[in-house]
Amino acid sequence: MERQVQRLRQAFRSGRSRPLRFRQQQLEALRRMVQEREEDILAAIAADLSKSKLNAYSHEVITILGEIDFMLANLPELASAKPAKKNLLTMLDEAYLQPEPLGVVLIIGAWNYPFVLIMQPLVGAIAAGNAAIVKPSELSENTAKLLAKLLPQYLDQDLYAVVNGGVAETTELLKQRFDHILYTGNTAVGKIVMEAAAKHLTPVTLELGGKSPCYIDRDCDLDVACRRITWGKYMNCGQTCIAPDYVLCEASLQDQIIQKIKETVKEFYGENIKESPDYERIVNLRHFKRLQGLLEGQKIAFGGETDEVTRYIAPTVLTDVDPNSKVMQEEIFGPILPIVSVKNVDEAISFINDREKPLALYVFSHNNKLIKRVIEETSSGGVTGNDVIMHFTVNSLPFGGVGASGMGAYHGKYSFDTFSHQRPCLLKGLKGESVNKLRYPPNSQSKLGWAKFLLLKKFNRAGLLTLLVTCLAVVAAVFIKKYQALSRGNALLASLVVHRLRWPSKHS
Ligand SMILES: NC(=O)c1ccc[n+]([C@@H]2O[C@H](COP(=O)([O-])OP(=O)(O)OC[C@H]3O[C@@H](n4cnc5c(N)ncnc54)[C@H](O)[C@@H]3O)[C@@H](O)[C@H]2O)c1
Ligand SMILES: CC(C)=CCC/C(C)=C/CC/C(C)=C/C=O
Repeated sequence: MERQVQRLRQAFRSGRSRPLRFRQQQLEALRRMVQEREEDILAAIAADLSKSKLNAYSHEVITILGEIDFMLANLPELASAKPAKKNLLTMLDEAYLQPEPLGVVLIIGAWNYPFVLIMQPLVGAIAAGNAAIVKPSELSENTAKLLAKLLPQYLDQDLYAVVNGGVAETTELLKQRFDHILYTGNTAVGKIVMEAAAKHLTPVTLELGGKSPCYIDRDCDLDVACRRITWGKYMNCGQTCIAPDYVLCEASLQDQIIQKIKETVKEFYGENIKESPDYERIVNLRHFKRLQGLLEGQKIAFGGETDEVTRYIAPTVLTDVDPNSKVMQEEIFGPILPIVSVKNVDEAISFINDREKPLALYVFSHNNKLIKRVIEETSSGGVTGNDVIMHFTVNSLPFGGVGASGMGAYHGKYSFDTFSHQRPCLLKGLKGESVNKLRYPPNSQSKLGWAKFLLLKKFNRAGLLTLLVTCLAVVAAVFIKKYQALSRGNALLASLVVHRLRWPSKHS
């Protein structure tokens, strides 16, 4: 493992990953991989998650093709130096922010969207000019194996590598020194990753989970709300980090909501859900049993059927759920939707704020003021009003958690930024020492006055005239520099003339 990281570091140090053209070539190669090996990719995802190829394409492949296209279209702008505002002391100099790659980064993915959760961060890491090791989840082994086979065929092998394995391999990997780690998965392992990273002072992006609440207001189109919630809750069999975890609503709405979700389930998946190509299965027996345990003692409004052999759990709604019950204590991550009744929006807000900050928050209402109020008075990684999941698809919005749901964010420009250091650069000339004398010892009241003026723009009435002359001199200097009629030295001479004007001894 150590040698592998060393190999990547050496390749990174050669500078090969930095030129824009190289990054573009790698991203184009990645796009070619997705297009040429589409069938293999869909088959691997389908096998890992009992998913139809159509769903594998729309849940995962589309996102990656969109992300690559975005990066290719925007890379020159993202990677360019951005001019920075200057102060009076540096106005003749060059100040800018230069994005630079961080070095060798580690990307650890989770099993529930096994292709997206490795590839989307990888696109950002390559775009930003880094070398990268990716570690797919061992629970989605078909996708993991395929990535290990395909990525080296398309990408520079000295700069990008795949490490496969479970806890032992990841533990070993985490002992190495990286320049950034982006981890996706559960909170407990997130802490392990952060602890390991701390040993090397490695910054981390943690894409974790949590219980994402969904408040349905009385003033709402319940048909639309329930259709959208049904889609987001039961997609990937509820195994989506930003799935609505539970519904909060007034007790009087409960029966209607149950009825409408039930009808939508039938509309989406037919009479025999087990036969539907659009309904997935629970990833493994451990999670299947965990979910069965969450059903115990609950009032099942509909659904609740399970089949251990195929790890099938029907789309399920629970009613009158006690907020202290197990199903309300942990992220559900399965097709079970508890409805918890609250008196009103105030109680919903308190309910949300009494718990850890979730990864997503959903509010359904005709009343925009109410939506804005819920946003204002709560906190979450992201929000979608009057829909679920969809903020994930907008790549101009950063995607990430806050508090217990994670730290840092990515997607689009934010991926590029996550894997970059915005390096502040100030380039000065070697002339102008007489002005610089202002900051060199020995200090004096007069020098302090100048420093206050130049850096804080503070002056008193007595100094007004001097300042006026200074401004004129500065404008003249800028003018002179811009049109290059005189040399930089001459421009500074103008400042020097002003500096020789007498400055009052006390300044406010
Ligand atoms: N925020 C997001 O973008 C996002 C996306 C998907 C999933 N999630 C969250 O992830 C959770 C589900 O994922 P999971 O954790 O079950 O996935 P997982 O079991 O696939 O684990 C995630 C990664 O951590 C590694 N890992 C596991 N144990 C480890 C250990 N002891 N030390 C080091 N590495 C270890 C695994 O090998 C894997 O690569 C849910 O909470 C979900 O909400 C978040
Ligand atoms: C709107 C469409 C067609 C797809 C959305 C894809 C989707 C649900 C992606 C979720 C990816 C993600 C970060 C999951 C977390 O577990």
